[in-house]
Amino acid sequence: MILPLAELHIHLEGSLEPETIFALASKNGIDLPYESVEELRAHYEFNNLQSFLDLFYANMAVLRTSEDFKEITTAYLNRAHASGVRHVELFFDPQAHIERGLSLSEVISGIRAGLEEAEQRWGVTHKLIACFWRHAPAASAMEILKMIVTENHAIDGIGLDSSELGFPPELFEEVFSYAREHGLHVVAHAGEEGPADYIRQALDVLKVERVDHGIRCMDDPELVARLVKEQMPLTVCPLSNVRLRAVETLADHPLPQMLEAGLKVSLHSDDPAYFGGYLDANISAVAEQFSLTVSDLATLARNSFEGSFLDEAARKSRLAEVDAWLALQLDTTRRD
Ligand code: HPA
Ligand SMILES: [Zn+2]
Repeated sequence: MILPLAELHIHLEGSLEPETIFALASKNGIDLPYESVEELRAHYEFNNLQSFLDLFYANMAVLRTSEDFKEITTAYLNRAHASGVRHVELFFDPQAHIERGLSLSEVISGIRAGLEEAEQRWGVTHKLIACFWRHAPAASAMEILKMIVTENHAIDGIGLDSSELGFPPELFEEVFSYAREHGLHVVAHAGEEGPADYIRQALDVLKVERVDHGIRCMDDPELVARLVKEQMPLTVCPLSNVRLRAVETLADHPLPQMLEAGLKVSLHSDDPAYFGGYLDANISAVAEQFSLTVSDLATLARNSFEGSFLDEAARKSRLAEVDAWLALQLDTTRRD
């Protein structure tokens, strides 16, 4: 039995593998500035968040049709299912695709078709979260959000992503309040590269239900105490943090201290095609680096379902699957 998990921090466009970028470019008649997959892959060395985002936004320009979105959603879910994912809350960047002339309906219908097929095939449940760019004006996010609400697009929540430094969450107060008033879930990237104060703003101004990354909270003991008290879910992405140099090496990652402090941490893959692995790779890397026990892994898995937007009944049944996994591991260890 594989450890059952909820993947709560995955950007669909970040699952676009180099081979798929080439295949879609060829299908859609787009010239890439690289001769080969290897040449493209050679650019996957990042100094910080921005150096990654520049390549990430350029590569996603190969997505041109609703079918493209369905194809990459299906490819991601095939891979995710194999790594134990039982529930996914998928991010996508509507502004990137609308800017290229696609309609919201084309993008969302393609993604939804892939999500629904995976649910029928494997029972992998899902939510879909539209992430707004913090480097773009809040008015652009608001315009799209209003379109989502008035045209009744199948979106479960909104998030906030892209360049963090210099773009504090408070710029998006009105956008988030409109989303909450219209029954959408709200999450935001905060404290990946940005300071602990951005996490505080995400809580106090945006009133988020979950913080994406959040690792910089460790600079601020008072904030840690509050996050523990509120049991605020933090979606931590270890391989992303290493590749974007938010931490120097995996050994320097604050995960053990975060768990020790009682923070509600779960592990996620962020942009798996860029950062060296899917959810299973993230989990094995930290399990090995920090000698995590099966109980630690069960806690991380439980936190992933507890931090999700699944309803009570579904969450309970997933938590029972985690308990069954742990019982099996402990039983096997005892018999060895
Ligand atoms: O790690 C990230 N941070 C901000 N924006 C993003 N968009 C994709 N991945 C990321
Ligand atoms: Zn992210």
